[in-house]
Amino acid sequence: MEFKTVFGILEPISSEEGNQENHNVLAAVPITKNKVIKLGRNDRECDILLRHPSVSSVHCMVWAIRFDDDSVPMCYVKDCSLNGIVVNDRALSRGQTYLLEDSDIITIPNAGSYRFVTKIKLLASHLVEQLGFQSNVDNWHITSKVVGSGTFGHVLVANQKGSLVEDSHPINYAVKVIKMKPNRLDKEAKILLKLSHPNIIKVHKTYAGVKDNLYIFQDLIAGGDLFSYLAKSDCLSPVSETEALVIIYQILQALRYLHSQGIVHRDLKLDNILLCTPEPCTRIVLADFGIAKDLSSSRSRMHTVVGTPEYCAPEVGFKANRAAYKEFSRAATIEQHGYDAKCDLWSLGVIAHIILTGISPFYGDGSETSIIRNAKMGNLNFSAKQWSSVSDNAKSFVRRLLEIDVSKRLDSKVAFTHLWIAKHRGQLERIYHKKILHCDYSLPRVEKPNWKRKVPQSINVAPAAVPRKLSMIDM
Ligand SMILES: Nc1ncnc2c1ncn2[C@@H]1O[C@H](COP(=O)(O)OP(=O)(O)OP(=O)(O)O)[C@@H](O)[C@H]1O
Repeated sequence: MEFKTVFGILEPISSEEGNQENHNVLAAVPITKNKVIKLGRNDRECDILLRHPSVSSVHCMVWAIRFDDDSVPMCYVKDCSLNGIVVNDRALSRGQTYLLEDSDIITIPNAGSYRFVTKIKLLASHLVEQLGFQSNVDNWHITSKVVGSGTFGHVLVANQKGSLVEDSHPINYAVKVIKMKPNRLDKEAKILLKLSHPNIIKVHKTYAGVKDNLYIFQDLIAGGDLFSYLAKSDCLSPVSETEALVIIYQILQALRYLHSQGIVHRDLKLDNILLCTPEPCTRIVLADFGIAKDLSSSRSRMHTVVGTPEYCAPEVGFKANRAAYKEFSRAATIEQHGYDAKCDLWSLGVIAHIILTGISPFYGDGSETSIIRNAKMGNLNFSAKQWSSVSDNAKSFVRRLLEIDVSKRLDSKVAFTHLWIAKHRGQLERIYHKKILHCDYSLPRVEKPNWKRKVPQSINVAPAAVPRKLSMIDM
């Protein structure tokens, strides 16, 4: 049996205010990896049942995200209700995701209160100073909470000072701090500030601080990355074909937009795809534009070898033997014909292969040499048992992306016309607009809950109140 680390606990509070008759979980509920705890009226979906008529089918959710074993888990609560939730006597705005602190009290009006108790605490409270970052940049405050780290920098939780609307909670942001070469205008920040799309990370502000650090303030995406979402013990677990479709459809939306703007991401991989909540049918956001290329003014081809070998198209020119590069840092220029935006579609093919089967198509023995050699041959093994329950349309989609001949590979527009996507286009559009964007994007930031107005006439847990079951899509 897999040992589950408990990151935090939800403890029911017995008080006059938390009316015990209306909630049936009196024991503390542990918060563990890959488990979203749902509170609400729907007994099929919720872990904590709350029976009061003012409570929504799923009223709120609580989960924990841990970037890696060395980092402190982040626990979040998200309001999914009509009538709202209160954290420490302050209402969350509708749809808001809030980063929980030890001893925070979550109250579902008329139905009960829970104390959040953290189990793994922040050890170094001076982490920001230790890392050499400023804790205050202009009107932003940077906390010691690390949401992720990469080759170029750390990503921490930040808040905007003075943005507090009376009685509401501050919005949490993320800040990526990168070491910059002096006098270099950072391309990542410049590209991101140009972009505006629901499936691309939104940047609010960038600052060049002291010690050549660049600070990129952006939305905090609270559901973790796709790699952590799929990682179960020591392997990656596939998702259902329906869930894969919803993920791929959103990445395609982002790629079509990016490529229409002349931007090529060049480092698409599971780690750079973020989820708003760690559950199916959530909004997907592309992040890490650290090696993206803006071709909008030149429309030329690219010649620099960049990316991550496991996801990298063969024409980009990774070589197993590093001595073959004139100079190798993270990017090297070699003699070749160059490549274009279709390199992102190859990476999408690798991602689709992994999320449908749990296996990486060209992984071989895991060494960089074997990955590069296998990708250059482009052999796919659809007879592997992991493909047995996947539809032929899905296999064909993956094959058309992992196509060595670039002229035969789907581009980000034509990919929408492939039968796997086209057959489900109507349902995908409905899920995308009605569920994903409507619930999660462009919501009014602050709305005071009006309990009486929205209390339903009767307690009705009718199927209509249950979110659309994804399995209804016929493959
Ligand atoms: N806006 C965000 N909200 C939440 N988590 C984030 C955000 N941006 C990045 N992360 C987390 O931080 C990790 C590292 O961020 P990012 O990929 O941007 O850094 P990097 O140094 O460019 O990494 P790489 O080594 O992949 O190039 C991501 O994998 C993700 O888990």
